[in-house]
Amino acid sequence: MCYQSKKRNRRQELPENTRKKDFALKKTASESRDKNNRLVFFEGCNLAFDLEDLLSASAEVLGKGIFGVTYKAALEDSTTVAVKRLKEVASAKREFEQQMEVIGNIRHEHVSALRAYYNSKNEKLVVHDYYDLGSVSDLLHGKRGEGRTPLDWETRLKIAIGAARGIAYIHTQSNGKLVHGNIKASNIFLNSERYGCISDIGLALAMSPMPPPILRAAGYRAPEVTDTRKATQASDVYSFGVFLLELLTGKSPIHATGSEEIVHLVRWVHSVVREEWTAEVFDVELLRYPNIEEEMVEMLQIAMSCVVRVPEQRLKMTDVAKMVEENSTSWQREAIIF
Ligand SMILES: Nc1ncnc2c1ncn2[C@@H]1O[C@H](COP(=O)(O)OP(=O)(O)OP(=O)(O)O)[C@@H](O)[C@H]1O
Repeated sequence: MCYQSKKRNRRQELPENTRKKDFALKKTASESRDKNNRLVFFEGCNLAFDLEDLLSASAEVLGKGIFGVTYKAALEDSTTVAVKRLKEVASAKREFEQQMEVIGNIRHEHVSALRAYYNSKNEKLVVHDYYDLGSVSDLLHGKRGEGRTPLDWETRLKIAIGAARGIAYIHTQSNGKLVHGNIKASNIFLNSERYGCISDIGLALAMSPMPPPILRAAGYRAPEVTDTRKATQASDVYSFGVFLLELLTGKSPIHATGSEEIVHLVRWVHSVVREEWTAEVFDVELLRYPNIEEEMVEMLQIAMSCVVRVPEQRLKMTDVAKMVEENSTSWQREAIIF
């Protein structure tokens, strides 16, 4: 861990149009006064800015989540990062910092690296790399209709493989006790090889409980989890199963039908496939690709084994990751043959 990486030539002049300052991340008076609070960077991260730079960067809101607001911050040295400003952290200062240390030291190709964090009484920030393709949620649900680039089967498989590997890896950390706690499509990105990459590890466990489940998150949450801080590895498996169903069906975990009825994806899939495995469940965008039905049905079965009601009956994430990979070899074989 290093407290501050050395600065590059960050004071260079920028063209007028890139210097727009929304100051969305502007510091509070107490942050200015408190000289002891510094951004904590993690080993191997070559970012070169300090808190002052970050808080005065040109920032744009990417979205508001359960635990705070995430900004895209463009620094003067042209580095772009994603900064999440956390609200209502429940853990004590030391506990929060210990959690950040565990997460910040994880380096895995399918886990988005936590680059830095900031922790003062009034302000808690976490800094990640910025993914300019957006999240898997954006890729799946954004810009439907005309002009949309469909998310092909190979990309969906690579997303599923990467996400499964990332979660399985997380579950081996902290003596096999680390839990993600908030697996969902908006927390999964594409790494440089276009495989899935998991972000926002462990935040749910550090935050205040969210008693009335917010619809967006509720669709991923295992039925036994009533308090976000009590998520387990088994509940992560459930959430991953919901995410797989989302990749297969193209539907959000909770969505409204034409008649405005709210539909829970797991229940919907159960009701459609109750009689027999039917092509009706799959995303229409996938129906154009030849010879993938068997793989899709197999993937659907893996997903259904992840979302069983009883946590003890769910698969372990390492087994899920193996199954997803074994079921995804056809395009890899084809890529080698042709
Ligand atoms: N590193 C990043 N790069 C690009 N976009 C990001 C990054 N981190 C988050 N986002 C996007 O910013 C938006 C807000 O993210 P945020 O994590 O705050 O909320 P969420 O994912 O919707 O919900 P939750 O609070 O449960 O994680 C989402 O659309 C998310 O995909």
